[in-house]
Amino acid sequence: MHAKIPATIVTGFLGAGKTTLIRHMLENAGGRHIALIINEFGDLGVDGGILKGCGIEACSDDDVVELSNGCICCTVADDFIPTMEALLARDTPPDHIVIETSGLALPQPLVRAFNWPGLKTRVTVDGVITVLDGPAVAAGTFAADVAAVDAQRAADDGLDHETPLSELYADQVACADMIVVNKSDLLGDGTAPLVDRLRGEARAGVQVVPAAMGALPVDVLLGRGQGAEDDIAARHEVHHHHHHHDDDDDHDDDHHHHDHGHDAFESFVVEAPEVTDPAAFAARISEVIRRHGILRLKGFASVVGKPMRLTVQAVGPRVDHYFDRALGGDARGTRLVVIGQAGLDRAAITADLVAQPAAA
Ligand SMILES: Nc1nc2c(ncn2[C@@H]2O[C@H](COP(=O)(O)OP(=O)(O)OP(=O)(O)O)[C@@H](O)[C@H]2O)c(=O)[nH]1
Repeated sequence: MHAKIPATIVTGFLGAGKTTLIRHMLENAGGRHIALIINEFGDLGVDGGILKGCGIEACSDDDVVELSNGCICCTVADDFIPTMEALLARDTPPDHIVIETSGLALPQPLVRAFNWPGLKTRVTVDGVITVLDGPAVAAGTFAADVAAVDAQRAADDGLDHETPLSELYADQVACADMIVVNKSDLLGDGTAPLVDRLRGEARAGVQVVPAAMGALPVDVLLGRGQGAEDDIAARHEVHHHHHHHDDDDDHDDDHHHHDHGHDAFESFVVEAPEVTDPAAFAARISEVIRRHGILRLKGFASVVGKPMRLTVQAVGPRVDHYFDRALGGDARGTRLVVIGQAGLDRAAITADLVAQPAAA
């Protein structure tokens, strides 16, 4: 029998740097043929748009599969398993499979899927890599807001869980074989204490490493041989305490579908005319994000008179923008996906984003 094909799961909250880490990995793949499965929240295909056509030899466009029907943890049977089976059925299957979950996905159902009969004998989870936004974790962004949780509990006796953010964070960390404390460039001296703290909190044997722009040696990321699917009980799902910690590996994830945190988040796409001044546009986006409490915003735009595609990436109020490639056949204009906690004022956000200052 052939050796099982290793699959690495890259998880972590919205904007933590998963795509950036994967891109660095592909650029340094050292001859490995890697297939990518990308799952994104918000239907603009930004991550795929960034990773596809990046001209990296390790991974051709055919090797990038986008799963866009919601979060991968909820569509395991419908989307993920058939996609894996199709990859495995190829004439030349990849050497390694890398799966980027959406920032809102719970990794446990995905790991568990590797125990399904059609996959179990052919692939194994080489490792779960959880990418953390170091500055956000240090700032306590994911810590349960005690007052808010208490208010929520008071409002609904049936709820016995943390905030959606802290649940996701806890689940993503609990599932990790390796925790990447990313954006160390922004964290500076705060990096080492955070790494130490997380080492203290992690399961035994979990590696905690700092990184900037996800730049880690490929040999550290791939080839861990963890076999995470055999070890699911250790990767305790922390949320939904009222489920009595049933780690019975019964493949029945339905109870997670209905009431886990996804409903607490929403995304929508804003279309706008071409950008006149990229710097002013980025400043406006930052302001809109602050005003409306947007968690994540990303997309592509064209700039009046310019042939290149402008990529816009915002995590919290920090906005990156850069020209990454020729527009080619892409329509001119601006398309952005906006992600936040449910209840975003879509009309106001759209109006604020579309209203650009007149060209200088
Ligand atoms: N300063 C700094 N910026 C980073 C670092 N890593 C990623 N970024 C930036 O953070 C933004 C989000 O990075 P992505 O790699 O797209 O994050 P992601 O986790 O794939 O995001 P989602 O798929 O939306 O969940 C981009 O603008 C990156 O350039 C880092 O280490 N330092």
